[in-house]
Amino acid sequence: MSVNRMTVILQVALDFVDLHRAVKVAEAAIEGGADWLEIGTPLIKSEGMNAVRHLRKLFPGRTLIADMKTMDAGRAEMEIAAKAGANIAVVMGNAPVSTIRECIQAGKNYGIKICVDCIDSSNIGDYVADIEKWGADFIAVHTAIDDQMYGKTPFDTLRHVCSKVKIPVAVAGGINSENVVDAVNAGASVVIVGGYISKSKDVKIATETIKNAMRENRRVSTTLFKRVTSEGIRETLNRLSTANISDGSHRAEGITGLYPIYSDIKLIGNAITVRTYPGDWAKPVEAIDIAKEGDVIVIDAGGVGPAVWGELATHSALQKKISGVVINGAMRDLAEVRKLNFPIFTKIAMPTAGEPKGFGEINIPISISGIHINPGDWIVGDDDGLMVIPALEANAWVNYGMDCLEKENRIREEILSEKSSLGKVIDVLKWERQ
Ligand SMILES: O=C([C@H](O)CO)[C@H](O)[C@H](O)COP(=O)(O)O
Repeated sequence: MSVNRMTVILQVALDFVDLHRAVKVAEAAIEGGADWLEIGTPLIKSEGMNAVRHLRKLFPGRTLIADMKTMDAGRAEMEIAAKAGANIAVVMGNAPVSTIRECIQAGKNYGIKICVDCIDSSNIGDYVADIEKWGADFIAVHTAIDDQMYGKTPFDTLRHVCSKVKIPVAVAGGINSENVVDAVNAGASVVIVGGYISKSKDVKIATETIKNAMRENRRVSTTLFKRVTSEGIRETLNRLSTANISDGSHRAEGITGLYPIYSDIKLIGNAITVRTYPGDWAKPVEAIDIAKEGDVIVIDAGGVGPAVWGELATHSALQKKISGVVINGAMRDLAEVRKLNFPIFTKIAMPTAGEPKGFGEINIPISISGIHINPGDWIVGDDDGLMVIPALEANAWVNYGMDCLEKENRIREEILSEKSSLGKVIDVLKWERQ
């Protein structure tokens, strides 16, 4: 278990809630070159210390880390981890000083090493020198999964901490094959990788890829397992379904009662909102001239006819490279519009048009089926329906959606490769409320 700054250890975090899934990933990760195995906090909370005992039996000689995330009662928790078979146990850097010191002392008594995890490291500063002085074996610089969703990364703090202490520094938080070199170059001795390996379709290949990237000090590009800032939102939304977005945002509801005019539809863009009155198509048509390339015109016409949109408006929208239209009201010329392959969601189709009177407003907050839409909000539509993503929270919605997509990819792979079922893979009976 010795660590120096020349050899960088790859620690694979088994962040599962089911032991049988964690074991499969552990086996494949070891085949792919993982050095250490971490029994992740979700696994410990779900399966208890039996997870550590079980992995100890399966991997007798392997360094196992119990990610206890201890905040109090340090002595007792370190004893539990040691006796279950862990080689290293984790106490939080923002636990009371007394708890950290108790863990370090207990670690010495029970023969395990102690890692102090500075998960919210914004103000750790000189504190890490104290942690080192107290006798910790490792310090971990860690960007929480929830913070990753808002675009945070651990690398700046890692560089700072590595310059302050001599003990080995571990790093965790969104490490993938593209940015693992940043961790190595910033001075990490242990690289902790969770999602990139545990959610990948092929765990062995993912482990080999990241190991090679570390060894050869190069970036291997990946489209999954990385989080966007405002720049990559549209591109990432292209890969997400409305179901992923809803799942990622605590099962947020989308607009209901509006339907796509053809199947296999995909609509993405920022909302130009329009409020008009039944059949008054002046503001919808004016909105086309206001919209920019990639926008979505969202029209609230009160949910009734006559039509406020048709073929000629569609040709105009295509000229402006507008992404699509959402109509809480009626449209017409469906056959022609379908041929143009222009994404529209509408409540009603009817032959009768209204006329341009000019009532209503453009770019004001509107509400359709109880869902609020502000100008600039992201609108995403597919065959399942329409989701509205508040512009100011777009990063987090998209990143949590990606996390759901990645988890589903892994579950699908397990169902197919093991000829299994969803119920078996996720052990659904266990999750029925007791
Ligand atoms: O420790 C972890 C987290 O707090 C959940 O328990 C993760 O293992 C760690 O963040 C690594 O996971 P990724 O960020 O998915 O690589």
